[in-house]
Amino acid sequence: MPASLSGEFINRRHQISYQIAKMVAKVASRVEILAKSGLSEIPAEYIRPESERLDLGDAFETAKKGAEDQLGPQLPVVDLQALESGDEAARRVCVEELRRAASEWGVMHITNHGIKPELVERLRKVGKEFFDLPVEEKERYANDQASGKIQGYGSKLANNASGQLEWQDYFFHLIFPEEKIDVSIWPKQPEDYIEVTAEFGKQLRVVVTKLLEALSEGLGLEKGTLDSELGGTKDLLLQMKINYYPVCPQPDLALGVEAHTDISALSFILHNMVPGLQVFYDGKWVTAECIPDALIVHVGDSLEILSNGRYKSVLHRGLVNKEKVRISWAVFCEPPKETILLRPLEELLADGTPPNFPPRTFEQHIQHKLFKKNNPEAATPPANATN
Ligand SMILES: O=C(O)CCC(=O)C(=O)O
Ligand SMILES: [Fe+2]
Repeated sequence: MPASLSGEFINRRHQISYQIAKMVAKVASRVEILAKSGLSEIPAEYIRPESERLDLGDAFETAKKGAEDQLGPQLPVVDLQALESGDEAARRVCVEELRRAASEWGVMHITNHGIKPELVERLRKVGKEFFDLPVEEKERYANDQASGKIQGYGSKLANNASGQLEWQDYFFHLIFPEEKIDVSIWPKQPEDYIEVTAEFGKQLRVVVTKLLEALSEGLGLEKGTLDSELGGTKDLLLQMKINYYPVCPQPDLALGVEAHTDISALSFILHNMVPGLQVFYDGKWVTAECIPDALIVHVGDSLEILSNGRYKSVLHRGLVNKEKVRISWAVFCEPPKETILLRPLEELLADGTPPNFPPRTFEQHIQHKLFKKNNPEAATPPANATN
């Protein structure tokens, strides 16, 4: 490398490491503390850039407007009862509904998923009771993202140079498979947190199998294909993030979660019946309805890649509001980081269809996405790559 170029390279490297150090050093304070301090104006880091603010607002107002606007599109609702009813014709209709929802929207509500409402209610209760603890108590479980300890209690650190933050604190931990979970870092209060959450993880894994079978069938694949391509019972991980969104004095300026697609294969969302989730459909943000006993399912990037884009990874975001704390339980189904190569499945290319995504491990996909976010102008995708 010529001296001038290598000098520039080193300089640039220094700039980048300086920025990273700045980001890492900036330990985000808990949003709950800010919210409870009674401030009437939110700090600058939480104010979204002008381009994102046009259609922000109080989640309750937005949900009310959506409900009045009967003509507006609503997320599909798919009843899973027929998958196990023994009625083959009804089962096929359900598979087709799932295929359509995953292809057109990349998101849906599912009902009759098989997890008893009592267990879902208990999960909501133990998560809320944990977040009801004083912040000092929750700090005992604080994660340390800088040293790679990602599980635990946290708030978003800025991962871009502008230092933008989200109006949210969270608790993140693995809930399945059982052999890989580490309950020593899970909340010890309330006492039944571990029992209830571990049971939910087990039961949700059954739902994941069911959905991946139907979605495999929807692509014309053997029913076990997607599950095994994602690691199967041993290696597919279920990671739970309890998102805690305090009330916000200026919901028209902030976001609980900024617009993103999930890196997972599927994500499940359950919430405390406070609106906030919006999905991008047909050029507009649509606020998800709160449907009792339903789970929301997102298609994430990993499934979009395996399906060569036939299933869509949905763009979504979270609004906040002035009235009520919102809590959501997001469970991400993720392949192992290094051992599986995510790429469009061969069976889907057999007719000469070109691959829309280059092969990448899950970790490489995460790094690529981060790089693209921080260098929008530098990320020239390879031929055929749309993601
Ligand atoms: O709170 C929600 O409804 C969505 C959360 C979310 O998108 C996420 O945690 O990735
Ligand atoms: Fe998400």
